[in-house]
Amino acid sequence: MPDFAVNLSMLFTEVPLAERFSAAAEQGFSKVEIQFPYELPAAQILDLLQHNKQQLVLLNAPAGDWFSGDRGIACHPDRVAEFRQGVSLAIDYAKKLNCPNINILSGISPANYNSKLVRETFIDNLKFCAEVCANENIQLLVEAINTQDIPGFFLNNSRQAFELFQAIDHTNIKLQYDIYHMQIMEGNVIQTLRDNLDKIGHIQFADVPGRHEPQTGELNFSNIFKALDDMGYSGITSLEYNPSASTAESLGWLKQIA
Ligand SMILES: O=C(O)C(=O)[C@H](O)CO
Ligand SMILES: [Mg+2]
Repeated sequence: MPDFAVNLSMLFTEVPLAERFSAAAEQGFSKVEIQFPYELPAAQILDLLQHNKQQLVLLNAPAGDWFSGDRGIACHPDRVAEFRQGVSLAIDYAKKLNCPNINILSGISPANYNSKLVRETFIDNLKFCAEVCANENIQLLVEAINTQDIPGFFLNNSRQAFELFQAIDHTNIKLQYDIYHMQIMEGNVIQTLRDNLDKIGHIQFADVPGRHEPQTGELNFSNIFKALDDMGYSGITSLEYNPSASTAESLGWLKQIA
């Protein structure tokens, strides 16, 4: 059975972020991830983690101004300084919270720049991040996201990520393989995981369509989880879905397969 974590930005949203740690602990989760933890001071999150005997396993670097439409800025040629400042904040949180992974969102390709410059900016930023994270013993991750939910998102499939890894040529970068996004963009989930396990550092999941819990859509999660065990995946597999009912009700599948 995978080593499960739960994403506190998408599950347990019935209560404010500070209350989701204990809500997750009550459901048996000892590992949590937060997309953007910055609304709470790191010291408060540390208290919550310690109080609930939990480990924070993943956070995202700041992704620009989400409410104005940014979905990451790592590929934006005119925002390199802002991006790198955000990475410093992410590292500060990760160190204070003993979080082993930082995820980067490429962002939407900016329309006013040529595609070569956008790609080069992303590569340069990821080289920089891979190195500064390596210096702190933090694994750098980058996530591919489907272009139905975020039209124009620059990094949107696993093959593109693996090509970028060759250009980046650094040992400290891996793909955050989100089964939901990759089922939409390319399918072939189990075979892709099996063929590229050495390049995958973290897995997230939701069913398709709808981005709800397992057993609401087309994916066979029992088979996917068994395949992950069989191929020897030893990383974390995280629930990152919108519960179709309450979060507690949405966990029925987990009790069935655990
Ligand atoms: O949307 C996703 O799948 C993510 O994991 C990102 O963290 C979005 O913030
Ligand atoms: Mg994800």
